[in-house]
Amino acid sequence: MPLPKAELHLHIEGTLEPELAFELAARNGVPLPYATVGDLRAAYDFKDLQSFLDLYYELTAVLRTERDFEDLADAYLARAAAQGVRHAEIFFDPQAHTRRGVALGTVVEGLWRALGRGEDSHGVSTRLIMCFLRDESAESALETLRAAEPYLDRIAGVGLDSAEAGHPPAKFREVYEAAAALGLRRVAHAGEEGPPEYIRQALDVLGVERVDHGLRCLEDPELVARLARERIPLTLCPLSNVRLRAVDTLADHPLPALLDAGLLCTVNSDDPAYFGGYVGDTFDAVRDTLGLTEDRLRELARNSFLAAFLDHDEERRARYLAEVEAYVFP
Ligand SMILES: Nc1ncnc2[nH]cnc12
Ligand SMILES: [Zn+2]
Repeated sequence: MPLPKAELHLHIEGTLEPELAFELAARNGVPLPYATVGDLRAAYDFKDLQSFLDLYYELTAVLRTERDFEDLADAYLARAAAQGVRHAEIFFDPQAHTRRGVALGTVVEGLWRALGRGEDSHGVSTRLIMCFLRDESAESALETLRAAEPYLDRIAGVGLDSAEAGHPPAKFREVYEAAAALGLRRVAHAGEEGPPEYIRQALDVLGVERVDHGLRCLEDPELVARLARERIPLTLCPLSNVRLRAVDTLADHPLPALLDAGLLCTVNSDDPAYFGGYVGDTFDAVRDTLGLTEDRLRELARNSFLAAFLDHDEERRARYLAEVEAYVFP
């Protein structure tokens, strides 16, 4: 039995496995510029965040109907459950779909059909987080938030993702204020490729409760001390950092240093179909390569539930935390 954990940094579009991409392309009559699954996999050789995003957005073309989004989420839940995920807070990118003519309602309803039965079918509780694309305009983000109002009973929070450099969090002050006024939780990618200043802006201008990635905080000792003092969770994604070349190798990943600095670190898969592993694989990789002890692994699992947006159901959080404490490593 795998260690129970929550996954807090997972882009549902990033769970599109090549096999499912081909299946959906055939079902929807969407041409793909790859002859075989093998050819597509061969394209998964990224030099940075942008080179990955180009392929990630290209492949969204196969997602067209509610059923496509349902199948995508269902496949993720099955894989996540098998790796010990008990709770998942799932990002989606509305603008990646609306800008190519797929309605927001199609995306949300489709995902919800799978997530709504996630507990019954897979034993995984879920929350949905809608991300704004930071390389689109602030106006487009605001329009997206307005368009989402009919679906807010299904959306727990907002996030910020896509190409980071040159798109500081402060660009999205207004939409985050509007999201807060609607009672939405707030997170943002910051410090993946962008500087520590972007992490500060995410905290101080956007009011985020968790920082997605946050890796580059290490360049700013004062910021590290603040993150530790304020118990601000970081949703780290070590396999992603290797594949997008934020670190040279997994052995160079600063996860141990961040834990030693007293930060509330969590470990997540980001875009598992592209980066070589789901969250259980990620735990295994950091254990094997970074030499994390059982105590450290248990701490990461505990942190994942502490950092989860489960305030509406503290009983559930307590149950999950008890599972972590009772877990016996094989
Ligand atoms: N790692 C990542 N960083 C920014 N935007 C993303 N969208 C999907 N994965 C992402
Ligand atoms: Zn991400």
